[in-house]
Amino acid sequence: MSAVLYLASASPRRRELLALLELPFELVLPDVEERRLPHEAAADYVRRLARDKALAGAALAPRPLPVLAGDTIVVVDGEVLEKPAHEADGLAMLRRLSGRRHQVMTAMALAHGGGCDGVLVTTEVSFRPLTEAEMARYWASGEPADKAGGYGIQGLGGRFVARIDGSYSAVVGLPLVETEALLRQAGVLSG
Ligand SMILES: Cc1cn([C@H]2C[C@H](O)[C@@H](COP(=O)(O)OP(=O)(O)OP(=O)(O)O)O2)c(=O)[nH]c1=O
Repeated sequence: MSAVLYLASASPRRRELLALLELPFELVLPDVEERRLPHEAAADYVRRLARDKALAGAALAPRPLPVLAGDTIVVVDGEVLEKPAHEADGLAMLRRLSGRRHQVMTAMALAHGGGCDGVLVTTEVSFRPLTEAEMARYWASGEPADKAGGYGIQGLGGRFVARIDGSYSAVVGLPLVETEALLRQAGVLSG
């Protein structure tokens, strides 16, 4: 079946989650700089990045189809944690999250018909306390390196999650319920 949508994402998780909505899509891979502006609120930042990715994807798309993109950040005490830059950064993030509650914000944006619609989903996640040895072993697994907040709930990091209040798929990178609604509103999905 020919594609009805582009996904502007290099994330294998977003690809797998979008496939669950059972509509044919193709990938575009825009290069968008991810840098928070001074005093930019976390929610504004994650929304802006999703929108920038969708619009940059639309500029690259070979056909005039809607373009979906997303961005995920972790927020603890109002501080934004993105992907860890190196081991010390990753371990510092895990220490911040240990035994605490944090928010995972995932914004999705859909560029279509010359405009861009979006949705922001915030999920509360609580970690049990982690030992230094556990954090070091977890970093060594390689899993944290490409993930916001330095963990993956869908992998070994799931062992740290004592409680989640909200959307599991949003934490992994693409909120299924809200993305389906966004696609339906835009007429990309029907029935
Ligand atoms: C918190 C958390 C994040 N993540 C991932 C989702 C995202 O892929 C990543 C956050 O980085 P993003 O910058 O949102 O996305 P990305 O660079 O991986 O992909 P793209 O911009 O091309 O779409 O962290 C998990 O896989 N599991 C988790 O539990």
